[in-house]
Amino acid sequence: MRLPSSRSCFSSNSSWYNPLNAHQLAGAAARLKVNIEEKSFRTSDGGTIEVLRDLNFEVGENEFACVLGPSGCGKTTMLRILLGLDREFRGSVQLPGKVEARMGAVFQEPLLLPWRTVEQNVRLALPTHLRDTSLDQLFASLGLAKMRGFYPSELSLGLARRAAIARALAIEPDILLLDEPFVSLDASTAQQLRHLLLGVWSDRPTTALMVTHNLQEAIMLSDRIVVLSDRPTHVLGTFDIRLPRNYRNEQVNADLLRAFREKFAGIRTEP
Ligand SMILES: Nc1ncnc2c1ncn2[C@@H]1O[C@H](COP(=O)(O)OP(=O)(O)OP(=O)(O)O)[C@@H](O)[C@H]1O
Repeated sequence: MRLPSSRSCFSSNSSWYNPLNAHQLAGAAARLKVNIEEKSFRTSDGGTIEVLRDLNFEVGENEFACVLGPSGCGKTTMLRILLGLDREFRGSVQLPGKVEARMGAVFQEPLLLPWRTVEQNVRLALPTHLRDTSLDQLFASLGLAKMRGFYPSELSLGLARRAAIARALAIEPDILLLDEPFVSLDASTAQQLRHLLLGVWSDRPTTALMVTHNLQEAIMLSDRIVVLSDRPTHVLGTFDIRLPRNYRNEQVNADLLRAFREKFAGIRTEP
């Protein structure tokens, strides 16, 4: 996804409900920097609900970070801000990318156009300079080589999610944002998809930020886990995993899980 008129760095100092006051700053940035001072919503009874307050963290260039936080704490709200879909907040966000951040996004819903084939869905997202690029390697890596000509209605949810991952990565994004892309899948399909995602991401690493409720998933995928509080949401702490993924066997992952639970005692996670 390329955002209209988005820059690699933007800030919003607007009053909450006046996006016209928001302004953007241009700037080269290698890392993702999130400094959201405040994000609130109006409620139907005329009140306000403060969702994010002083939410500050960074993700290094080509790092894979997971965000873990309680239900309803504002993870999707944060992703919408990063995607530029919500400018009504106080604070600033700096995205990776030289001038304009190319953003790949994968949501829980694959959001494929039903009247287009898998390949057409992916090609539609490509920027001009990649229009004629070969997608053979990407489709092969994601196990979609034989499904390029399938329509979304012919795909299982797991295959549709693979197509959504292919679409997000085909654009060679400066940043990849994922919102619980493996929920509602059976355990083995979800695990297979995690491996596929890691495989394609490792072939061409990019800065990635994934929202999840699943601690084991976060430990498997991340370089860093950002742990969020209840609302108004801020960062409780981060858990850095400075270990190459090929060292992360069952025993190592169990040790990491224990270390995480020691550091964040009392935090509810799945599983
Ligand atoms: N457009 C909106 N108007 C009013 N309130 C909203 C709006 N969008 C989100 N909220 C509220 O903001 C809070 C955070 O929502 P959000 O979906 O970002 O949380 P989340 O952490 O992603 O939740 P979950 O873990 O359940 O997916 C919730 O209380 C939600 O009801």
